[in-house]
Amino acid sequence: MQAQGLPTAFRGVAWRYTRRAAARNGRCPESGAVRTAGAAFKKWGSVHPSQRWATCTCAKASKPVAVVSAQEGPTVLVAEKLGSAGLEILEKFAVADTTYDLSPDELVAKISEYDAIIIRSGTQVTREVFEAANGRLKVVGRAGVGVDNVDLAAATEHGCLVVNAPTANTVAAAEHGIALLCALSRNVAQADASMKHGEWTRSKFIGTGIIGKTLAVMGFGKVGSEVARRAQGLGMVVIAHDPYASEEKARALGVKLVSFDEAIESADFFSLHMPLTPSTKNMFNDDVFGRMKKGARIVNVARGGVIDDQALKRALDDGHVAQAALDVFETEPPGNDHPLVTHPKVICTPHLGASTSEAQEGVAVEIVEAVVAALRGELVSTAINAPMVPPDVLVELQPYVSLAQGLGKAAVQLVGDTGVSDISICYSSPRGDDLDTRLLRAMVIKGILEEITTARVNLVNADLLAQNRGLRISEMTVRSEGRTILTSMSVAIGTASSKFSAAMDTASRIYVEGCVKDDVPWLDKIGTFDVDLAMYGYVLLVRQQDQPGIIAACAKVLGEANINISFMTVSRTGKGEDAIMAIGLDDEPTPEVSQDHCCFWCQQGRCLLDTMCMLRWASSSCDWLSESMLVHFLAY
Ligand SMILES: NC(=O)C1=CN([C@@H]2O[C@H](COP(=O)(O)OP(=O)(O)OC[C@H]3O[C@@H](n4cnc5c(N)ncnc54)[C@H](O)[C@@H]3O)[C@@H](O)[C@H]2O)C=CC1
Ligand SMILES: O=C(O)C(=O)COP(=O)(O)O
Repeated sequence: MQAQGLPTAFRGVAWRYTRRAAARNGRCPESGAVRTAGAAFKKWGSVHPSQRWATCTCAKASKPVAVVSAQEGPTVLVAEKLGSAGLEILEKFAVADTTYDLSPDELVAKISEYDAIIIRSGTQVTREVFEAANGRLKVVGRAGVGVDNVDLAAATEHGCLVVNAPTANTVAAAEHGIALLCALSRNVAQADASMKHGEWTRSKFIGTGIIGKTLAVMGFGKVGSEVARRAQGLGMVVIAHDPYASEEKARALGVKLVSFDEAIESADFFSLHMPLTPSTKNMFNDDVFGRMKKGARIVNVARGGVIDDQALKRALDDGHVAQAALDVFETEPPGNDHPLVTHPKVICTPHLGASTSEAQEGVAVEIVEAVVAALRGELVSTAINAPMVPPDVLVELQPYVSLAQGLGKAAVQLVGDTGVSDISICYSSPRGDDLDTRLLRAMVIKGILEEITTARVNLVNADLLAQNRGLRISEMTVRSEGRTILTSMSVAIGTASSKFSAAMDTASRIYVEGCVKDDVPWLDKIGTFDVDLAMYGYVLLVRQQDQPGIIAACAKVLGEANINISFMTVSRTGKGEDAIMAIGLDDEPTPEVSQDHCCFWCQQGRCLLDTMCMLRWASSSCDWLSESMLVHFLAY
């Protein structure tokens, strides 16, 4: 459809969509003119979505025209300044609102209008924000590394995915650390300030050399190891402390990994690069400063909270610590009268570690790609609060995702009225123990919890919700032969009773087993009975004594209720012995029909009501499969 041929008034979705598409494709919605460099289109991201305008220099578009409504697609609040390369990608996919620097109250008031929010370190995404989102907020994208400004527990409880951009600002942060180290040791900032006050006092700013000095890199991750590399280039002896770092990596970089105590007691300079967590909070305190060599110098480009500010002030005042360089503060901005900002032995920068144009363009693209992928339903490898599944593993596992969820759903629907406790999941895979099961486990839990809780269950919060409900989940992988990554999978639930007695296995657990056939999740076993049915729509399970006439009689009851049978499988332990029927139905029988069933079976001399059970899956598992995954997980 061409934009030119359409009316100028807004008369419906098709029109709005066409105008938006035209505009996004660089065409004027009025004239159809292709946007060229310098054409007078306003950037979509620069105004609130409800007031979005596009103007073209053509006469037809001389008055601004609204082109989108916030309801039409994913809406993303870009809450802090984001590199233009990222914004351009975002605007191709979503309605981006670049209302920067909202106050906490303004953010709480607006957040329910957005599917995602992109932030840097200046926005606090608190529990209150998640609560105010009313379930709409699906993704928080942190354009950078540290997520200490996001309440991760609240995000997880609200089923909101948090993703970050962990790599694009690493070098910038490391370079800033080195810049501060050099500036600190040579009094660059103080000397510059004095000259700007008209002084020329060379003797006041005698520095300290760094060559041959020992630098302790505290936190030997991405930034820490880049700092180590650069410090070695400056002739420093680099040691590192990181309880979780690999010896091999340190050895490869020529860095000695040491204990916390050894680092504290032997270094001349410290460069801090650990995340702020409950265990690193105030890690540098009176005791630690007291154990440092007299005259130690500290650079902090990590997070303000890892240093106890008052303790550092005391150590600087008594001269035990010679100098500090701080890029980060416990509360930002720290305020003009902050005792460390005003301290003569301290140099400060306003959280500039990631602030190079290269890093900002990099994190913008990195985070937008992650947020767009999450909103599109793809799993994101930088997810903070969901199982991180590498893309190649994801592609392999995708066909089994609905199998896992379907088995969870089936098993829990078979539980009687005594509740669920232990859940055992068994995977048969040629990979054996190398199979990455996190995604499949989450999907089993999702399948189970969706049936028994009103909580919104998704990939992000499935484990947490299971834990909160006291479910004990155990997993086992057995090596199998086969060409697919997963040959079969089973879910067993420990419970005192089942609605369908035939669903119990020899260990008195509800047991279901399945596989994937032609991309469709398939149920192979219920209890000890072999079955053969797609996990799709409605299935009536009936237990019976193998005898003539049962199938026809059952079909008659359903036929009289106008319920079409889509398939039927029968499984028996032997001629005339225990048997089960699995009858696929196009519609769900009403409770009255179930009652009729009861009467029917009673008329046959046996009431088998307690051995009948309905299983329900999604209306079409194939549709489900064609949906991209997170969209489904995140669709409340
Ligand atoms: N000032 C700025 O603008 C920037 C600051 N950062 C901050 O720098 C820090 C490091 O970032 P990355 O290197 O990208 O993260 P990373 O996750 O790659 O490295 C952090 C390292 O700290 C280690 N660690 C955890 N607990 C520790 C402890 N108790 N003691 C010692 N080490 C511990 C971890 O094992 C990990 O190796 C983060 O706090 C991040 O927020 C990062 C980029 C820019
Ligand atoms: O990436 C990080 O952890 C940072 O501290 C960078 O923060 P910023 O994005 O510059 O506010």
